[in-house]
This record gives sequence, structure tokens and C-alpha cells, in this order.
Amino acid sequence: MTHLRIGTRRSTLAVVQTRIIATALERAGHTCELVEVTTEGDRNRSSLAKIGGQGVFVGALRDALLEERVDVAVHSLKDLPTGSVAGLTLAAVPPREDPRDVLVARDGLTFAALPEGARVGTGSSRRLAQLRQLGKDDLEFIEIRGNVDTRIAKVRDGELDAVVLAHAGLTRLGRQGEITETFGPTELVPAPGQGALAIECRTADEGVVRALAGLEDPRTRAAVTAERAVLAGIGAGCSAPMGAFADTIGGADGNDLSLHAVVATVDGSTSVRLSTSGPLGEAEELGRQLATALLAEGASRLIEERVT
Ligand SMILES: NCc1[nH]cc(CCC(=O)O)c1CC(=O)O
Repeated sequence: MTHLRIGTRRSTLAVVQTRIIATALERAGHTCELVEVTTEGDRNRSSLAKIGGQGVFVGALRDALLEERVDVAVHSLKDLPTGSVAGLTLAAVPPREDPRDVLVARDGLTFAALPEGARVGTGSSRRLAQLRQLGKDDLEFIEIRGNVDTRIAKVRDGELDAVVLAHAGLTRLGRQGEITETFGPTELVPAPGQGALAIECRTADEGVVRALAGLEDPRTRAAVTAERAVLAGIGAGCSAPMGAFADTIGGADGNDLSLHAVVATVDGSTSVRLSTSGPLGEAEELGRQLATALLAEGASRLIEERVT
């Protein structure tokens, strides 16, 4: 049995995610204490693109780990930069929630049913680029930030007709009832790691590493490893207009992964979409190979063409 101080961001979603992990650890016989840590991404309300640096949501949590103020950090995996940090280990990747993106629109509207001039909110260049490729040229896209509650409130208040969000965030907040459409994961390709959590600790804390190992889901780990290898391989950060999505082929017992990736210009005028498949055990290699193929099709040029 280990006593674990678990660091979390302050947002409702972050606290809910951390409680899910704390509950699982307590069920395994450990005791847990939640410690709130404020991150630059929470403090700074200007656009993510302007804050610029990668990992604005995770830096302060990692500092808290390195300074031994907490023993465990719970991150949304998609917010975690692909590079490793000296002294820290991604000790567990628990089973993933639904990785897809969803629409929350007024009056139960689907994307196809949104009227001409409808205002659709998203702060993500990945979502923006792909939404612009869905064949509706008459929408107005509005850049929004803020937590899930704030974004949904903009639809309820009539400021926007719809917002696009991650399914997983809504599920964890118990708000999946507000989803009006779920986008196919090869149509609106999710962010690498979307829907998964990353449980990090100090590499030297062997007891903690062992305690966290019980949370691991090898299939989720393989999928997100492939997705993140695409991201790292094309040399892009988490704010690039790219998506990658891996899934086990043949259900939960399958031993192969399918991997889809897209790189696009933010204006949606051009994109490269590629897919591949291979053994779970070669996830990293699969992702790297797909990145190489994307680069051969001009991926880095597309990403640089952002006009923000
Ligand atoms: N970009 C912020 C973010 N980071 C993680 C989630 C929740 C979903 C997840 O775990 O991937 C969200 C909200 C969203 O994109 O709608």
C-alpha cells in the first residue's frame, strides 16, 4: 500500500479525471490525496496559438512532480507533448474513453442540418481544417477557448449555433446527452491520444511506478503510441492541423492496429490522408512509417501554411 499525492489541474474535467484515477488506486488498496496545481493554460485566456509553447496544460504539473510536491500527475494524454522529460515516466495509460469528436448544436441539429451562416465554435486548427472539408461552405467558424462548460454555454446562450468537442470530455462530465452528432474517426480524425489519460510519476519512485502499473491498458497504450509517433515523426506540435487515430482490428481481442492520419491546411483547401495497419507490438514503428509517408506527400509544407 502506498500513499499517493495526485496533482490535478483545477478545471472540473481535470478534477473528475483525477478522481477516476484516485478511485481506481484506492480500490487497489492505496490511499490518495488530490493536490490542485494551476497551469499556464488555465491562467491565460488568450488563444492557445498565441501562448505558443507546447504543453501549456502540463508544465506546472510536471514541475510539481519534479519538485516532489505531488507523486502522481494525471493529464489528458492529448495535451502531453511527445518529448520525454528527464526524471519522469509515463507509468500508465488506462483504458481509453470514446476518442471521437462530437457536435453539440442547438435544437438537436446535426452538422449537415446547420443552416447557412451558422456560427460553429472550435479553438482547434485540427478540427477547423477538417470541418472545412465536410462540404459546407456556408458556415462561420468562430475561434473559442475555455473549458467544456463554457463552450457548451455559448450554444445554450445563443452566441453560437454549435461547438465541436471531444466525446471523452462530455462523457466524463456526464453530459453525453447534449451530443447531437458524433463524427466518424476517419472523417474528423481525432487528436493523437484523444480520450486517453496519461498517468505520470518520477522514474525513481519504484513503489509508485509499481502502484500505477495496475492502471495500464496495453491496447490503449499501443494505439496512442502509434498516434503520437505520427505527431513526433512529422515534427508537429499539438496545435498543428493534424489528426491521428489508431484502433484495434478485430475487436478487443485483436492483435493488429489500424492507423489513420490526416495533415491539412487550416483553410481546408488541401489535405493528405493516409492509413496503414500492423501488429500491436509494432505500434511505434507503424506511426513512424506513416509520418514518413505523410512527409513524402508534403505534410510539413501543409502545416506551415497556417494563416493565423
Ligand atoms: N483541448 C483540451 C482538452 N484536452 C482533453 C480534453 C478532453 C478529451 C480528452 O480526454 O481527450 C479536452 C477538451 C476537448 O478537446 O473538447
